[in-house]
Amino acid sequence: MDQPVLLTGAGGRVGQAILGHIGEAYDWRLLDREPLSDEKIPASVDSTDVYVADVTDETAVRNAMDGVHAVIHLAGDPRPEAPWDSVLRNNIDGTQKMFDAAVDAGVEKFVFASSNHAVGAYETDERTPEMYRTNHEFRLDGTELPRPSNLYGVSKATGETLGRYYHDHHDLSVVNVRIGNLTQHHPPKEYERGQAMWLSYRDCGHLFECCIEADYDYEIVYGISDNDRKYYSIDRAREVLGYDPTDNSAEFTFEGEPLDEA
Ligand SMILES: NC(=O)C1=CN([C@@H]2O[C@H](COP(=O)(O)OP(=O)(O)OC[C@H]3O[C@@H](n4cnc5c(N)ncnc54)[C@H](O)[C@@H]3O)[C@@H](O)[C@H]2O)C=CC1
Ligand SMILES: O=C1O[C@H](COP(=O)(O)O)[C@@H](O)[C@H](O)[C@H]1O
Repeated sequence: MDQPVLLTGAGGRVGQAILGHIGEAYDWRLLDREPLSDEKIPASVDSTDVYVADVTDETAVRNAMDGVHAVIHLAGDPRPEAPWDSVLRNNIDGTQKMFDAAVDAGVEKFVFASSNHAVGAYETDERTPEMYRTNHEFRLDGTELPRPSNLYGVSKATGETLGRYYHDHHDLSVVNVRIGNLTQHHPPKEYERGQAMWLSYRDCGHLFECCIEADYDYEIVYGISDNDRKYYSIDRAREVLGYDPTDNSAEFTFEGEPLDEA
C-alpha cells in the first residue's frame, strides 16, 4: 500500500503494540498530543510524519489526514472512571472531528478503538463470575445493543454510532474493535474477567493489520485473544477480517506464569 495509515494515540499502549508488530510494514503518519520519544517511532517513519497534536484540533487533524488511505483512531481518555468532561472532549468530540476530516480527505477505511466497557453492563450479578469461566456459554457477538459500564463506555458506544453515521452517509468503511484487556507478556494477573478478555500484544498487532487489509462495510468486532475463557465471540473478526489469533490466557497460570514453565 502506497498511501499512509494515520495512527492516533500512537504513543500509548495499544499504539505501541501495533507499531511493535507492524511498525515497518506500512507508511505511517503518527499523531499524539504527547511528543513521541525516538524509541516509540519505527525507524522507517520520517519526523515530518509525526504530529504532536490534539484530536480536537480540527486544523491539525485535517493536516495529518491529507492523502491518508486508512485511519486507526486510538487517541482518547482510556480510563473506565474518566469523568464526563474528559470523555466528551477527548473521546466524543475528538472522534467526530476525526471522522469528519476522514470523509473530507477521501479516506477509505476507519478503524475505531472501542471497548469492552461499551457492553460492560451485560456482566450482571446473576451472570458473574460464572460467565468469565471456561465452558460457560454466554457470548456477546457484536450484534447486541450497547450496555455501557460507565460514562467512558458511553463515549465508546457513541464513537461506534458516529461510525455508523459516517458509513451510511459518506460510504466510509468502518470497523469498531471492542478491545478487551491488552497486556504484554502475560494475561492480567489474578483477574478472571481480565483473563477472559485478554488481548496479547502480538494478537493486537495482527488484528489491527487485518483491519487495514480487509474489505468491510460497517462492523463491530471483539478484540481478544483466543482465550479458552471467553464471553466475547471472535467469530465475526475471523470471518470478516481474517483474524487468526495465536495466544490464549489458558496457557498461563492464574498468577500469570506460562504453564510450560510453571
Ligand atoms: N489498553 C486497553 O486494554 C484498552 C484500550 N482501549 C482503547 O484503546 C485506545 C488506546 O488505549 P491505550 O493505548 O490503552 O491508552 P493510553 O493512555 O496508553 O494511550 C492513549 C494515547 O492517546 C493520547 N491521547 C489521549 N487523548 C488525546 C487527544 N485528545 N489528542 C491526541 N492524543 C491523545 C495519549 O497521549 C496517549 O499516548 C483508547 O481509545 C482506549 O479507550 C479500549 C479497550 C481496552
Ligand atoms: O477500555 C478499557 O478496558 C480495559 C479493561 O478494563 P478493566 O476495567 O478490566 O481494567 C482497561 O484496562 C483499559 O484501560 C480501558 O481503556
